[in-house]
Formats: sequence, C-alpha cells, structure tokens
Amino acid sequence: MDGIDHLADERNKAQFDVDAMKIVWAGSRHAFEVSDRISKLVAADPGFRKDNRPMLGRNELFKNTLRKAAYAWKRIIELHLSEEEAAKLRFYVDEPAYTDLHWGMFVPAIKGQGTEEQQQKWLPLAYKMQIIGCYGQTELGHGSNVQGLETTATFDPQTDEFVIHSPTLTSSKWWPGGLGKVSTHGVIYARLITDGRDHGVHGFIVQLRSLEDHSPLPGITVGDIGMKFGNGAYNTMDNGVLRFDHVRIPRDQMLMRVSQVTREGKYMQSDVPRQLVYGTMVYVRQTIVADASCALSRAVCIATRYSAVRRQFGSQDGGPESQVIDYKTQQNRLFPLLASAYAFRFVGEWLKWLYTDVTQRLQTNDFSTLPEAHACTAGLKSVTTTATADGIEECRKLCGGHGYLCTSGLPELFAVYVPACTYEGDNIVLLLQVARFLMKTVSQLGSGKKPVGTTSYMGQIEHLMQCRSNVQRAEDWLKPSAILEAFESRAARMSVACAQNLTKFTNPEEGFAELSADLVEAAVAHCQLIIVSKFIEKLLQDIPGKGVREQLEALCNIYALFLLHKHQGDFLSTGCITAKQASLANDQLRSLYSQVRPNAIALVDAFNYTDHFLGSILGCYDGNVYPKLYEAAWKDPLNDSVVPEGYHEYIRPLLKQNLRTARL
Ligand SMILES: CCCCCCCC(=O)SCCNC(=O)CCNC(=O)[C@H](O)C(C)(C)COP(=O)(O)OP(=O)(O)OC[C@H]1O[C@@H](n2cnc3c(N)ncnc32)[C@H](O)[C@@H]1OP(=O)(O)O
Ligand SMILES: Cc1cc2nc3c(=O)[nH]c(=O)nc-3n(C[C@H](O)[C@H](O)[C@H](O)COP(=O)(O)OP(=O)(O)OC[C@H]3O[C@@H](n4cnc5c(N)ncnc54)[C@H](O)[C@@H]3O)c2cc1C
Repeated sequence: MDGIDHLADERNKAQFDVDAMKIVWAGSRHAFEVSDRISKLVAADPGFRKDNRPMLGRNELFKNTLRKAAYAWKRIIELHLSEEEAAKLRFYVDEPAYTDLHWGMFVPAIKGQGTEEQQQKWLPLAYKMQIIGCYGQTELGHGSNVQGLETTATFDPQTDEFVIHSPTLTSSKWWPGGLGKVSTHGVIYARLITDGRDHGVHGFIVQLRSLEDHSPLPGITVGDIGMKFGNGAYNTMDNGVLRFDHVRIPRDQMLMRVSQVTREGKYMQSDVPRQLVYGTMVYVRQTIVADASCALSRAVCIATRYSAVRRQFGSQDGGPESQVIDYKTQQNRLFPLLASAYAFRFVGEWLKWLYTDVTQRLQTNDFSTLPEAHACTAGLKSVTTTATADGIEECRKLCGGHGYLCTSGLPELFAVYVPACTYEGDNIVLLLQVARFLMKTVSQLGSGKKPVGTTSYMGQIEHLMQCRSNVQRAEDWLKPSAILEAFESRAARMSVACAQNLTKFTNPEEGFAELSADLVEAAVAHCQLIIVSKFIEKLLQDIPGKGVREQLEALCNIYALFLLHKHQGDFLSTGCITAKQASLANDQLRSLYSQVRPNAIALVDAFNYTDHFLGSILGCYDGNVYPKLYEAAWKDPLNDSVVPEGYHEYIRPLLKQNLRTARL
C-alpha cells in the first residue's frame, strides 16, 4: 500500500534476536528454511488465493477446494517436493480438504495397522494418489464409544470374503472427512464376526467408488452430511454419510497387524495389545497438539499486531491516543495467550518425540509405554485444543469490533478450529481417560511399582502431600523449582483426593461416574503440569541468540503464573500455597507483562507467518490496517451496485407508503 512499516517503532524496541527466535520456534534451522521457503511459495501463487472463501456458496466453495487440492498436488510433483515439503505446502495452503484425511489418517491407519504385505500393496497407490482414502469410524449413533459401533464385517468362508453391512440407521457412518464426495476408499471400522462370534471393532480397507467414473460401488449409499458452523470455514470439507448393504470385500482387506482371520475363518490375536486398533488416534492426537500452537499463534499474531496499531483514549495535549496494547487489561488477556502458543509449541515437540519413541519400542514388541502415550496424547490434545479454541475467540474480542469482520481472519479461524475440541475424541471423554490412568497410578503407589515418565513426580508423594511453598517475595516465583513444586503438589493432591473419594464407593465404576467432574479437574491439573515442566525443560537446552533465552523464560513464567492465578482455587484449597503467595504470583505476573511488552511484536514476528497465511487485515505485517479495511469494504459484492438489488421490490414501496402515511 503506502510501503511504510507502521510497526517499525515496535520492531525497533525488541530486546532479542528475532531471527534466532524464528529458528527456536520452527524447531531447527532446517525446519525454518523449509517452512520459510514453502510459505513464500504458496503466498506468491495466485492459485492459492483464499480471501474470497466467506463469499462463496457451498458448491462453488467445494469445487474451488477440489481445484486447489489438485493444483497443490501438481505443484508438489512439478517441484519434486519431499514428503516434509509437501506437508508444509498443504499446511500453508490453509484450506481443510479431503487430503488432510488421506495423508493424516488413511495412510497412517494402513501404516500402523496393516501387515507388511498390506502396506506394500496399498501404500504406493495412496502415495501416488491413485486411490484417495478416508477414515470411517464414527457412526450416526456412536462416536465417543468406539466399542459401541454397529457396522458389521461378517466372514463368509465359502467365498473368503467379508460382508460389510449397516444393520440400522444409527450404524450409518457419519462425519468422516473426505467421504462425502471424494474418497475412493476408506479404512472402515466394523465389528468382526466369524462363525457367529463377535470379536469387536476392527479396521477394513473398503473401496467405495469406481475408479473409472467415481460412482458409488453396488451396495454403497454415500453423500455429504450438510453445512457446518461458519461461512466458508470447515465447509470446504465433505464430511460424509455412508451405508453398506452387504458389500463384499476380499479377506485380505482386513487390517491384520493386530489380529487375523485365517482362510478357514479362525480368529487369531497377535501378541500385540488390542489397543493398537486405536493407534491411528494416538498418532493424530499428537499432531493435533502441534497444530494447536499453530492456530493459537496465528490468532495471537493478529491480535498483538492490531493491539499495537489500535489506539483508544489517553490523548494528551492533542497527541495520539494510547495504543490498546499498553492497557494492563489487554496485556492480561493477550500475553498469557502468547505464552501459551510458545508453551504448546514446545510440548508438541516433546510429544512428537514421545510418539516416535513409543513407535520404535512397538517395533521391538515393547508395549510398556503405550498407556503413558495414550494418556499424554489424549490429555494434551484436550487441554491444548480447549485453550486454543477459547484463545482464538478471546483474540477476536481483543480486536474489538473489527475482530468481528471476516477480513480480520478470526471468525473463520475460530470456525475451522473449534471442532478440534470434539473430533479425534471429545475433550471431556479424553480427560476421563487420563483420569483413569491417574487413578491407576495412585492405586499402585504403595505397591513398590515406581511411577515413571510424566507421572514420576508421584514417586515423591509423601513430600508432595505435605509440602508448603516457601515463596516469600514476588521474585521467588521466578524460580523453576518453586513453580514445579506448586504444580506437582496441586496435581498430586487433586489425584489423591479423587482416589480417596473413590474408595467410599462399593462399586468403583459408579464412583468414577459420580466423581467424574472432579476427576476431569485432576486430569487438567496433571496435563498443565506436563506443559509447564516441558517448557522448563526446554529452557535447560542450549538456546543461542541474543536475549532469546530471557524472552522464553519470561513467557514460561507468564504461562505458569497465569495458570496459577486462573486456578488459584485449586492451589489454595489443596493448601499448596497461601493467599499471600497467590497475590505475590499476581504481582510477579504484572511485572512480567511489562517485560514482554516491548518485545511483543517481535515475539509474534518470530512465528514467521506470511500475510497470505494469516489471512487478516488486522494482522498484516506492515500494520497499515485502516486503508486496507476501507478498501476491502468496497470489494464486498454488496457494494457492486450503489442501489441494492431488491430496492424496487422491497425498499421503495415501503418508503412510498410511509410518505402516504405521513401525509395523512
Ligand atoms: C488430520 C486431522 C483431522 C482430524 C479429523 C478428525 C478425525 C476423527 O475424529 S476420527 C474419529 C476419532 N474418534 C475418537 O477419537 C473416539 C474417541 N473414543 C475413544 O478413543 C475410545 O472409545 C475411548 C478411549 C474413549 C474408550 O475406549 P474403550 O475401549 O471403550 O474403553 P476403555 O475401557 O476406557 O479402554 C480400554 C483400554 O484401552 C486403553 N486405550 C484406550 N484408547 C487407547 C489408545 N488410543 N491407545 C492405547 N490405549 C488405549 C485404555 O487406557 C484402557 O486400558 P486399560 O484396560 O489398561 O485400563
Ligand atoms: C469436523 C469433524 C470432523 C470429523 N471427522 C471424522 C472423521 O474423519 N472420521 C471419523 O470417524 N469421525 C470423524 N468425526 C467424528 C468425531 O470423532 C466424533 O464426533 C467425536 O469422537 C465425538 O463423538 P460424538 O460425536 O459421538 O460425541 P458424543 O460422545 O455424543 O458427545 C456428546 C456429549 O456427551 C459427552 N459424553 C460422551 N460420553 C461421555 C462420558 N463417557 N462421560 C461424560 N460425558 C460424555 C461429551 O462430553 C459431549 O458433551 C468428526 C467430527 C467433526 C466434528
């Protein structure tokens, strides 16, 4: 526009090396370089334009998504992109599409649950996109309760086939992304029945559509489930409904890594745990934690830049009004979200490491860390997506009225993001899984079995049950040991209190149901401890770059002390800290906000997002918000004509009638 950087003064205030922080954020220099190159490539290509999405009707919108996905694939091939680069390209294209499920769930399901032979047969087809797959688990009547699925896969020994069938309306597959209009195949979850016996839910590769003309195969009824929340937003995705009427597939299309059916129809279980059938969900939950930091950082980048541009009140002697970012209330809402974005980034990195470690162990038949991996992925998915969805909405409010415009990018970001609280496991249902894991851990404390991994803090249960924080001055809260002890004792005491209450029930399942709200809170406390402790661990690493470590320390402290403030009821009622110490934590938090304030713009610049990816006038890099908002308004189709369509039908008769009434 005017070529001026309206945020230049803000950028000059930064007390740290932004380029070094960009590398910390990306995870490595290599990751930064890939990300930087691919994001610029996407931003510069008009084929990936996305600013018209909220204006398009569903059919137009969907066709446009198909075009973009095909174009993205063409570019991936033309540019010989690696798997890592291709994934980055899809990420920066920033449009939910069937490809997310193809690459994000269909391929991982075959990799995780298929035998070597099955992988060799199906993966090359999927990698070349000669088949397109979805993940068909959820049904109209059953989502959270996977064991309650009704679709059946009955083995027919005469023909060596499975017969896939939807016996009831509620057994219709419902929700799978990419299913509605695109997928040619699906990994379909169904109850395996051999010789009249039900062996529970298993995965099957089922062809759904003809590879010649895309029509559904005989016995298959398939379509889209309809419009979802928000304009544009997730409506680029064809979430689908699917029914089977005795559809036959060859026996070797059951995913047979976990269990097998022989030619004679004998059901055999491998020596791997049955829970591996749920393995794809563990994988995807781990990726969702990393995505949370992306979505939150994006919203925070918009709100932070706009808060530095926006001025309200406080003008003295005719000078400019105050930047809203200087109001403590704005900082108290914004900076904890900035800190959370960084916190989720680092816990996401750690979770990826944990997942890789578990996968390697599984290959050598070591299943010992699977329960911990399940609890961590489930819990962190839940806590980070809830905070991110709430955080995006808070960022919208932080931008005042302009945040409500689609051109702010925030309404669409929220609408696309909020189902993450539900898909891949409802957040409450997942926290209850964590609570079960914690109750098991507590019940084993006296047995001599040492808690390991993220529950190892429970090994010092006696200390944690009676320790008192020794914080005396606000600065004492800057000590990682003070923070860790408070978070560990809060989490331990909440879990132990639940475990003690559970003993009052003769039927443990009844007790678990009755106490489930408390159990969820204990699970949240445990997950927040993991995030805080992984941030602290990150700070123990070598962090190059002038001032980078200091900024990260400040953000880590803001994250922890903000949580402590928000959940002070937990910390006080469990006696981990006193009211005076809670108040000192708040004093420290205020001073940390002042420390972060001059660095705020540079801290969001470190995310290295292009204006294309942000998709927000309020968050644009140069901060030249008002001319852009003004110009964009005139581009709205409603402004194509000065006198609106419908004037002669609906406005003029009204005005004329009013005129007559006025004369009367
Ligand atoms: C690319 C990104 C786009 C994303 C698009 C979204 C795609 C989707 O939404 S796909 C559909 C996702 N669906 C879900 O997530 C459903 C959520 N529900 C579930 O995961 C399960 O039904 C669940 C875990 C709630 C309950 O499982 P269930 O077997 O009934 O009960 P439960 O008795 O609690 O578990 C049995 C055992 O398995 C363990 N377990 C459960 N899940 C897992 C898992 N994923 N991994 C390892 N172990 C597990 C439990 O800890 C328990 O262990 P133990 O017996 O030692 O205590
Ligand atoms: C955008 C989107 C995309 C999706 N994509 C796919 C896909 O590709 N493939 C696929 O198979 N599925 C997909 N799903 C389905 C998704 O995985 C399920 O919706 C999800 O697992 C939640 O299940 P549900 O809908 O049955 O919720 P429900 O379980 O019916 O939840 C309703 C309410 O009941 C509560 N509740 C349920 N059980 C308990 C309990 N035991 N204790 C306490 N409270 C409980 C929940 O907390 C919630 O408040 C998608 C969903 C969405 C929204």
